[in-house]
Amino acid sequence: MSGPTASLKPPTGAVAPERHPDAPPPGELLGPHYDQCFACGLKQPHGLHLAARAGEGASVTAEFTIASAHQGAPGLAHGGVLAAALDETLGSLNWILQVIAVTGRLETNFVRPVPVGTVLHLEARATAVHGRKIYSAAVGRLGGPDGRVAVRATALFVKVPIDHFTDHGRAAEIKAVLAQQEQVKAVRALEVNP
Ligand SMILES: CCCCC/C=C\C/C=C\C/C=C\C/C=C\CCCC(=O)SCCNC(=O)CCNC(=O)[C@H](O)C(C)(C)COP(=O)(O)OP(=O)(O)OC[C@H]1O[C@@H](n2cnc3c(N)ncnc32)[C@H](O)[C@@H]1OP(=O)(O)O
Repeated sequence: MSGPTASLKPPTGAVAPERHPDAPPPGELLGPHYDQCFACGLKQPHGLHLAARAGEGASVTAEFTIASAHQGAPGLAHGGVLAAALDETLGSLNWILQVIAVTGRLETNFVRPVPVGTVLHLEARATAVHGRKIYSAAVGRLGGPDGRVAVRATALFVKVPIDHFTDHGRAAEIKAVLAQQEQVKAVRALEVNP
């Protein structure tokens, strides 16, 4: 199997990612970043309900139980759903680095089939930072946090200002989110000037 594409390799001058001093402590449940998020939101009946926790250093862990709504082939998880779980786990690194960044590129490796009813144990780690670009990698295992590797991903996230969401999101949802003061406070706390 070949390695990641060239644009997923940190360029010369990239630096090691730093865990932010205000990052949640290792082991702390991060909670959904948006209650309607397909991957972590608890108000999506068929969503993944993925639960991520802060890890050591620039890392997070997460768990996701594959439900029947997540099938592709009979009794097996859909590859796109697994990619969403990897994407969400990688995105949760935002809380550790205290930035707002979106996925620019996500490369997945599907190593083993993932049966319905199993728990996928995920871990993601930021590997390098170069300007607005955050390089990261994730792995998903079956049978426990040290179990057999089922999926892997390498990613590039790009830091964005909050306007990324308010400019592009559908007005109804943006208005509803802005009405939830707690949500806005959490997002403002992460606001960055790229
Ligand atoms: C008020 C309501 C707010 C609600 C917000 C809620 C929560 C947010 C807060 C925290 C979130 C916490 C956890 C999140 C958890 C999970 C999130 C899941 C993540 C996702 O699921 S998110 C959805 C999918 N995602 C998109 O929807 C992105 C669509 N896309 C774009 O919006 C643009 O495409 C963008 C912004 C990516 C870049 O655009 P841009 O114009 O800002 O920047 P530009 O193009 O200049 O790129 C700058 C440098 O990145 C390099 N670069 C860019 N893209 C690249 C690529 N694809 N491959 C290789 N390199 C790439 C360039 O080569 C350049 O590199 P260099 O600097 O070296 O020249």
